[in-house]
Amino acid sequence: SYTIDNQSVVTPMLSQMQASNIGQTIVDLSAFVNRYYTTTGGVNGSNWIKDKWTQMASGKTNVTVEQFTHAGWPQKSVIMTIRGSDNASEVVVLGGHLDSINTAGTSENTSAPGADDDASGIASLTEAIRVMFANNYQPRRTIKFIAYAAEEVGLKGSAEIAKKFKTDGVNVVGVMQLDMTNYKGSAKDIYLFTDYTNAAQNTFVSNLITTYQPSLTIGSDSCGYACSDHASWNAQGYPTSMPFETAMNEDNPKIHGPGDTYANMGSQANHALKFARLGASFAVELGSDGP
Ligand SMILES: N[C@H](Cc1ccc(I)cc1)C(=O)NO
Ligand SMILES: [Zn+2]
Ligand SMILES: [Zn+2]
Repeated sequence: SYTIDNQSVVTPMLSQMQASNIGQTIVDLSAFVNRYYTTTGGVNGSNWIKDKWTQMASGKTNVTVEQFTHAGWPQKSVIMTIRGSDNASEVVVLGGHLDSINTAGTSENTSAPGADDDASGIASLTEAIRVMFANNYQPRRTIKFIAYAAEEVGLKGSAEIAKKFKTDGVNVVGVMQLDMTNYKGSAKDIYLFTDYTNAAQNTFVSNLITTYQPSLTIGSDSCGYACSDHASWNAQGYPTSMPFETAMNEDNPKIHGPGDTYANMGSQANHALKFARLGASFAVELGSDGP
């Protein structure tokens, strides 16, 4: 159910979240020359996230971090699983993609920093993970954080993962995608996309924002095509939401090229912090529901 009733857990977490932490992760991830799905940088970027999330999980007996090996290319996806206590069969998924692309042609040494697209989403998720662990949060449902490989080349990583979850009969109760969270290009703060998503869950997400971040303004828009990994989950019949950084026609003009850098976003992560907080509230409110 989409009841919002965990304020005592969520509110302290949100106040502990810091834009500076998000910014550091964006800097670290966008330092690889590129994270294209077939290059050394692409493989190293995946390993960097796996190592970071593994370090963050150290000492947590209910947490595992694994890499998902894809059939047709070398870049692996990264999956962190926080096992639920008494409702572990129901799964909440939050994701972003770890790959980047330079549409002028991505080879070993082509620059594709992907700071906004999508280091910002990975960084937002990572800050949510940090505060959930710092507060020793134990969900009743299982929560999975996923950094997808090969999104830019046709949502390939998430398509393979979502299909496997469906084949294995995993009961995913909700999916949130964070793809581009740090470029404030529009008047409103968070735009909820209506296509390839679930309307009821989008209402819940909107209520999360008004409850936990009441000063933020909410917009609505549509991509018009399968514009990120939420579409892979939607295709398998799972409920998804895609909170996006801008309105459709005002998206970051620097993406998919050498100019998608942290510096070109003002070397600050204040916009991404809103999405990190939304991710944490989504994870805790859905993750705390019993059977
Ligand atoms: N196409 C998406 C980004 C994207 C998503 C929505 C809109 I509107 C504009 C741009 C992408 O490149 N994801 O990696
Ligand atoms: Zn993206
Ligand atoms: Zn992209």
